[in-house]
Amino acid sequence: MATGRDPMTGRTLRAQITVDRPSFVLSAQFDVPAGDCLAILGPNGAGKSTILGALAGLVTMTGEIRIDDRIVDDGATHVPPEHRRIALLEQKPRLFPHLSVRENLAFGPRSQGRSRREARAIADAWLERIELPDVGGWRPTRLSGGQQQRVAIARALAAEPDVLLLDEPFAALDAESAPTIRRMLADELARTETTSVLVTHELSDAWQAASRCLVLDAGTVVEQTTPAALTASPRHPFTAALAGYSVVHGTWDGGALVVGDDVLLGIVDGDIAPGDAAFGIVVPQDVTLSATSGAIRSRVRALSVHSGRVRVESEAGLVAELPEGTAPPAAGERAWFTPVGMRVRAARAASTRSPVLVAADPPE
Ligand SMILES: Nc1ncnc2c1ncn2[C@@H]1O[C@H](COP(=O)(O)OP(=O)(O)OP(=O)(O)O)[C@@H](O)[C@H]1O
Repeated sequence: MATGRDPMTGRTLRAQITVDRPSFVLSAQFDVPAGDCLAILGPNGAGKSTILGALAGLVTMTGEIRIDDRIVDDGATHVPPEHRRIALLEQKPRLFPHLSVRENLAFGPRSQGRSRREARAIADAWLERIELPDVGGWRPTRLSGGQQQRVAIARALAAEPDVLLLDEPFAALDAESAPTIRRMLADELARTETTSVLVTHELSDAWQAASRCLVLDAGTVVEQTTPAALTASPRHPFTAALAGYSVVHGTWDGGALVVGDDVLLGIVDGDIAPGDAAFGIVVPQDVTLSATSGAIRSRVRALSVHSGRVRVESEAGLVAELPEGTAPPAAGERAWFTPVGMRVRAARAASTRSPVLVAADPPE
C-alpha cells in the first residue's frame, strides 16, 4: 500500500501576500515549485508565522494565493481553511487525544472518502514508515513527544495535502530525537513529492529539507535564494549570523568599516558608497585575539565551545576562535579583536535581491 501521492502529482504554490496591521506590514511574493520545500527564516516577529497563517486562511490578507491554477485567495475568493487542501503542522503535535494512533493516521484518508479498510491500510503503512509499527492501538498520550511529532508528520502527509505548512516542527523536540525527525521529515517530503513551506530558525533545516530559502525581516523579504548561496554569501546580517559568521555593524567610510571609534579593514562585497550603513562578516577562525593590540577593543560577552575549540564573542559582534591550547580571556574582560579578510556589505544591499523566487540568484 502506497503511503504518498503518485509521482508527478505535486502542486505548484504561487503566493503574493500583503498583511496590513496597525503596527505591522508584511509583503512577500514567492513561488514554490511542485514537490519543493521553501524554508522561511527570519528574526522573531519578522512575520514568518503570519505568512503561514495567510496561506492557511487564518490571517486576513490581500494579494493572491494559487495552487496550480486553483485560486485559494485573491480578495474576491477566500477558500475557507478546511477546503484549501493546505495542512498546517506546528511545534506541538496536536494529535486527536480521543482517537488511537492508527485512527489519527486514518483520519485524513477517511475524510477524503477512502473506505475504512483502505484508510487502515494507509495508516498501518505509515506506522511502518515512521518505525512505530506496534503503537497503532495506543492513545497518543502514551507516546513520547518525539514519537507524537513523528505521528503528526505522518498524519499530515497521509491526508495528501496539496501544500504542507510546517511552523518550527522541531522546536519542541529534545536534542536526541530532533535529528531523527528532521531526517524523517526531509525524506518523506521528498518521497511523497509534497510541496511544503517550512518555518525554522536553523539554516541546517534549510540545507536538509529545502531547495530554496526566503529570509524575512520586519515583514520584508530580504533574501530569496538557495541554502548554498545563503551560506556562502549572506546578504543580510541575520542570515550571516545564522550561517555562523561573526557580524559587525558600522559605517563605510570609503576605505574601512567604522565601528564606534575603531576602524576595521575589509574587502568590499557589492555596491557600497561612503557614508552607507554597512556590516562586515568574517568566519571566527579568521579573527585573532590579543590582550595588547589589534583592530577593535571590546568587552568579552560570552565564551562557547565548537568542535573542541573555544570561541570568544565580543560585545562589538566579532567572534574569535582560539587556536588549540590558548587560554581565553574571562567574560567581561576587554580584549583586542582583529578580523582578517572581512567582507563588507552595504546594509541596504540586503533588500536588493530579486523578490521573485524563481529568479533567485545562483550561488556565488
Ligand atoms: N494575531 C495577531 N494580531 C496582531 N498582531 C499579530 C498577531 N500575530 C502576530 N502579530 C504581530 O505580527 C508580527 C509578526 O508576527 P509573527 O508571529 O508572524 O512573526 P514570526 O516571524 O513568526 O516570529 P517568531 O519567530 O517569534 O515566531 C509581530 O509584530 C507580531 O507581534
